[in-house]
Amino acid sequence: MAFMAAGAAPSSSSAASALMPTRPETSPLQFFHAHAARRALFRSPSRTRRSQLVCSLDATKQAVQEQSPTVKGAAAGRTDCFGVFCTTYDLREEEETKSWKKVVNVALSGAAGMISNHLLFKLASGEVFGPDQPIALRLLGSERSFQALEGVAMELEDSLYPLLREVSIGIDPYEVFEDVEWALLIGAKPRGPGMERADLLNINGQIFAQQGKALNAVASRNVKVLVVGNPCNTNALICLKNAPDLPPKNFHALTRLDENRAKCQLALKAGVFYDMISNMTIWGNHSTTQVPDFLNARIDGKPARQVIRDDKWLMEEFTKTVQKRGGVLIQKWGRSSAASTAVSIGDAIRSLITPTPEGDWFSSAVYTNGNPYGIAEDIVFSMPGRSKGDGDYELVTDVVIDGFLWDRIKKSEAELLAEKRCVMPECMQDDELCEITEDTMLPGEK
Ligand SMILES: NC(=O)C1=CN([C@@H]2O[C@H](COP(=O)(O)OP(=O)(O)OC[C@H]3O[C@@H](n4cnc5c(N)ncnc54)[C@H](OP(=O)(O)O)[C@@H]3O)[C@@H](O)[C@H]2O)C=CC1
Ligand SMILES: O=C([O-])CC(=O)C(=O)O
Repeated sequence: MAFMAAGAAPSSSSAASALMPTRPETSPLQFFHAHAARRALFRSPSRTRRSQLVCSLDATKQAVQEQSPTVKGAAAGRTDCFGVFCTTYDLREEEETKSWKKVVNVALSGAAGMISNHLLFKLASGEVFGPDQPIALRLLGSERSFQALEGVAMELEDSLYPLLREVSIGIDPYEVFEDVEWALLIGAKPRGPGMERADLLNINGQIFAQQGKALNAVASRNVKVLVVGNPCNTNALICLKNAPDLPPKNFHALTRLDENRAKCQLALKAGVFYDMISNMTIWGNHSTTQVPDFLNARIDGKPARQVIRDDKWLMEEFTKTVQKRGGVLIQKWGRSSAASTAVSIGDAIRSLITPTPEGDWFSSAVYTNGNPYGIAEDIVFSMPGRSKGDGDYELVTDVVIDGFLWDRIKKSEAELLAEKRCVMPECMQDDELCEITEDTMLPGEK
């Protein structure tokens, strides 16, 4: 494994070129930035060292691949790479001596955004994938964010994380997603003033369709995809529909933040620390129709209702507080949850790569085909799952669903079916229109 580096600014092609639904014949640019080399260079004297240039535009990468691994780059007088970005080395020997796992390739879109700014440092530190798991980070941005991406990469470099073996930045998902084992799709257009919900769905639909196609073409065949950018359930559905060669089961939309918020509210009400709360399910859409399930939740191993003994609070206040937590936070902070979202992304990943504690489960919005609950097929719906720690999961069957819970589940299901009708008109029957009800809100919207 070698590090490759580059550093030219993007040229004039429009931002739209990064969002094209089909693969451009030549990618507008292709940058790979190397990180972590400096510290590594001084750790193992026996390591093979190489210094090499991989600067900027398309042809360069190919040219570099054809070059022998001897000193080039800075030594060759190029100015479009700098410092550690121009250095590369072979870490195989070091990996062997440290008994580290094989490097995991993780891509993030919206990598210059607020959530990523928290998440990247958790990933690089080993907090998410573990202290023996070296990581390569592939950052997807756009022409609009390219300079900011360089800044992010520089901060990662300056953090001297031993596990961070490679950082690359780019604006072409076909490049950035190549061989990735995890794709964290965070970037999405936020709703602007006066923008209809259906317009938002449409714009983001195009982004996630393109990214689905790119994943389908170049990602690892067992890539796990976690969609965070809103409206995340429907974006995940669009993404998986555009990736027919990948297992639909591997696509998730993030509802772990909602799960964490629900656990926090139950802990506060019960007067216990939140590690006492388990079996917390969020059903449905990551929107204000989501259903935080107090019927199956447990507090110190006992049913939450038995401990809290206040059904009115559970049915009304608890449910609303969780559904609208994101909006209240925006009112206070002036921006949406970023740090806690990043934490919850880490939690969601860890839930898939470590065995679920006996008897417990976690929530994730996943493809509904074959679900045991009777929820409509062919949507992405938050449900409870368990994992053996191998990246896969099974939906849990030992849940109780009463009339109250079922009614609410159906409401969230109806909302997701309506979203689907808007973004996939081919799924519409003659009498079905793309109509988004006023209930269809993101948690952060008023
Ligand atoms: N599921 C969940 O629990 C939660 C989801 N979210 C969602 O996560 C997403 C990211 O949030 P956050 O990081 O705070 O947002 P930021 O605004 O900080 O970053 C969003 C990124 O999205 C990218 N983007 C992609 N397409 C567009 C576009 N057409 N217009 C503008 N920006 C675009 C931008 O990067 P670039 O230019 O590089 O493409 C930008 O950096 C949002 O959709 C938010 O609603 C937030 C909290 C919780
Ligand atoms: O609406 C938003 O962008 C924020 C969001 O999803 C949340 O806080 O749950």
